[in-house]
Amino acid sequence: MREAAIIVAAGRGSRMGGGVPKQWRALAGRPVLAHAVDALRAAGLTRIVLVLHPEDLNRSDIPGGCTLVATTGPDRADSVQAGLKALEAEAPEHVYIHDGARPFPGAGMIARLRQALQSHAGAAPALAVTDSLWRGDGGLVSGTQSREGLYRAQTPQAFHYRAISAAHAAHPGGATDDVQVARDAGLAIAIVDGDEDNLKLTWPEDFDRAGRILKGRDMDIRMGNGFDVHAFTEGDHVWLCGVKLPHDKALLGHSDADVGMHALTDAIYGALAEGDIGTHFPPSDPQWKGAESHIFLRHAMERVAARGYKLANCDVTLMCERPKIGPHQLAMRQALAEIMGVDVAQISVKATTTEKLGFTGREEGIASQATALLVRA
Ligand SMILES: Nc1ccn([C@@H]2O[C@H](COP(=O)(O)OP(=O)(O)OP(=O)(O)O)[C@@H](O)[C@H]2O)c(=O)n1
Ligand SMILES: C[C@](O)(CO)[C@H](O)COP(=O)(O)O
Repeated sequence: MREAAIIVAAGRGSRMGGGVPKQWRALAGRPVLAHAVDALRAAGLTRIVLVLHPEDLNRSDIPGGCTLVATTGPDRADSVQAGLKALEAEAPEHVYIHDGARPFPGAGMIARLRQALQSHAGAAPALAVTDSLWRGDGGLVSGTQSREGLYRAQTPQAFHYRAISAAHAAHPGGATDDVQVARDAGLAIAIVDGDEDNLKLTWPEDFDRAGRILKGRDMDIRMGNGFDVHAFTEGDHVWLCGVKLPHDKALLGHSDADVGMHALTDAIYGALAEGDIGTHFPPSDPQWKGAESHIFLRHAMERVAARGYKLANCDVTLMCERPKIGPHQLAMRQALAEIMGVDVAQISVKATTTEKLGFTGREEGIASQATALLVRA
């Protein structure tokens, strides 16, 4: 499925005040916008367009790996349109439009949006209003309003790309969000459950709340380890951590026998307490014979997002005398990062010999162990 995200972050934060626009202010040492980018990536949205104010284009803390678009349009809708236009050539199937001022869009919520887009032109997260609603005038309650059927809208709001592009192009302006634009074009938009933590930083006190949310998350971590062994057989190459290395032997296995990727995948399943590769892809099932191991790793990462977590970091150790791993370490980290949709800095691959001892020392096979740390997304 081809999907992309647009994060609008060109606002000036007049209600927040304080000089620096809120999306650039630090939360736990990193700009608010960096948290938003990370959260979308953790949910599998790796193609991201950032819409920025031209004054911010030279900042050193712009999150990497995103397409940058500048706009001076005064309204949020101008920024959204600039982002949609930047995706015109590739025309993704689905687009997720998110506020840069919302640092915590949860992976579970994005999974719900993805599901809803299978049967709707658009879907958006929202929370039912639970407080009583009043109208006020001059400090006095001047009336009441039924809360029946009322929702607080959040982002990302997700749409079929062509439908929302056409809706924005035809819209006269004045909409506060993209659901309004879509509805004005006659599109039916599904409501999915939003998330209380997915707050929009609007007023100064919102930063205190965001800080409290982050503090609570620090404790929600899960750790897993994985171990795997594959024996050598006749052949001319091995697959290790997603990289094909020429060798005078091959590794024997039901799949492509990528022992490093298997240990890592099991570490992730372990962190979730969801069994191991065999639980999800039984070796007795012929459809997995010769399967490429990235299928398993991608599935494990999908489970991470579906459970509302993201990868903090992982560490893989390969145990073999040969092939020599050192020259390929970076390529392996890059290959794993690409498959997992995370930054290469979150992945470590290292190797050791066993001093010619044991089955790895006798070059009968390769062993690998891995550790993975997950944190609440
Ligand atoms: N011309 C604009 C206005 C808003 N936004 C973005 O839209 C999101 C939601 O808007 P809001 O919270 O209103 O942000 P600001 O416009 O920055 O705030 P204020 O209205 O207080 O000035 C923010 O990520 C903001 O950066 C944008 O990209 N372009
Ligand atoms: C898009 C939005 O965040 C949905 O709740 C909201 O409408 C943005 O409003 P703002 O006036 O730009 O703060």
